Amino acid sequence: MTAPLRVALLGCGTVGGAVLRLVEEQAADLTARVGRPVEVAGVAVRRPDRHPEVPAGLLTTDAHGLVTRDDVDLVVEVIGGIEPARSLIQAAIEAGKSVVSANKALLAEDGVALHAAAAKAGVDLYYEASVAGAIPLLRPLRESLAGDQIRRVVGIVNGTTNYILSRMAETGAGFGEALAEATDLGYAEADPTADVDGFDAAAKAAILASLAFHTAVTASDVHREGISSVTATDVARAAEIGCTVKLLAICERVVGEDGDTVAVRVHPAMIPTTHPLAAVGGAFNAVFVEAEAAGQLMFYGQGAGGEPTASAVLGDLVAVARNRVAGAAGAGPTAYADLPTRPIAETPTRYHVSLDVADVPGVLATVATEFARHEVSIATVRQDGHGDAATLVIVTHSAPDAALSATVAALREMPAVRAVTSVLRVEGLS
Ligand SMILES: NC(=O)C1=CN([C@@H]2O[C@H](COP(=O)(O)OP(=O)(O)OC[C@H]3O[C@@H](n4cnc5c(N)ncnc54)[C@H](O)[C@@H]3O)[C@@H](O)[C@H]2O)C=CC1
Ligand SMILES: N[C@@H](CC=O)C(=O)O
Ligand code: NA
Repeated sequence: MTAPLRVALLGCGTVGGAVLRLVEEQAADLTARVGRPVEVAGVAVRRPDRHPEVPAGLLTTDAHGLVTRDDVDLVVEVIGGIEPARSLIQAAIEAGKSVVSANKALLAEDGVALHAAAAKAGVDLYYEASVAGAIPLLRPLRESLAGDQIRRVVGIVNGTTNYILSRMAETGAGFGEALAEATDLGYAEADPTADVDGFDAAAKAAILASLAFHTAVTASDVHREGISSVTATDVARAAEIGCTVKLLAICERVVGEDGDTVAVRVHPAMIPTTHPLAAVGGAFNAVFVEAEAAGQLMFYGQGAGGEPTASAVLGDLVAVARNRVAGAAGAGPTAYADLPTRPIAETPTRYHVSLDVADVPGVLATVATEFARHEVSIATVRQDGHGDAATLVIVTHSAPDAALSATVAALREMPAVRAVTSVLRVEGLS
């Protein structure tokens, strides 16, 4: 019998538990697909007493000892967070083990250094599960589209916030209630503010932009806004104009006379209910990729949850195991384009602004003048109500984000404006 490839599993939570189960259940198929048996050599956890489902002989609290063991060939990191995940992956790579990770926070911060270490050691570093869960997306970008020029990657990449926004829009559920459900279902990060405040989506956007545009983008290069300030009023206002609210990740390669730049942003936006992303509900994710030769591609599927994420981990595990059997390592991503980041202030977007105003003669003209003063063109204006209860709903044309945010700041100071009740970007309107 051929000697097995032995796997160290780091972390046994939502994803790790599903990985362990699937590796055991699919042992025969994995052996046939890889060409050698794949078996778990050990499972590193913090509290062994909390894992009665794992054979006691596999459990250890010494994760570093496990990844550097001579009888370990491959390491699966599903602990999450920066440390100790980073040190453990570095130690594994230096010890000659190929690594599979689901850790977007770490890859978005330290991907370049980790890839350099993997290339130096001649091992693989794969992380399909880190972006859009089960959806095959990173390897298509890294491999299938390696001969094309990608211009834009846009999508919904956080299951938790999509679940919350879907529940708010469809059932009128409260924010807290929907978040608790997403956490119970295993979608949320250990600290769900990573989801709600857009950190998780920003990390994923950085990984997508890096692979799509062959440049190093870290999470700190991404303009990030979460959904904690999205109110029931925003959701209702969106519905009034035939839109729904989604947290979008938008990665663009911008062609400029002085050279190309990348613009990467994560923020909630109103999109028309006819837009394909509007139909993406619950913890599902969907990502559009626009490439010069390929045109538009859409990737859709389960973006979070133990089993869907474990599917992507196992796909990577088979890939790195096959490479190991072949005595090779796959080519890592390139960052040769070395593109600067365009700040959000210069990025053109559209805004939807809702104002409570005093319904007196001239108020509309005063408000319109403020938009004109900042060179922001108005696409539509609607007035609802009269007297003290008057509301103005304005949708702008595209303008640099700095001009739009300066306009809103000025509106907040105007005596005729009692309150700015809703400000959201709008995407996908013609
Ligand atoms: N849950 C999901 O839907 C998805 C999760 N991911 C990523 O997968 C990774 C794991 O996520 P989950 O399984 O959801 O988290 P989790 O919190 O359910 O599991 C993490 C496990 O790691 C353990 N752990 C923490 N520090 C450790 C240490 N020093 N040594 C050993 N074990 C340690 C924790 O006790 C916990 O059991 C994260 O990077 C997450 O971002 C990626 C895609 C989807
Ligand atoms: N917390 C993440 C899990 C998957 O990446 C999400 O909700 O999308
Ligand atoms: Na994926």
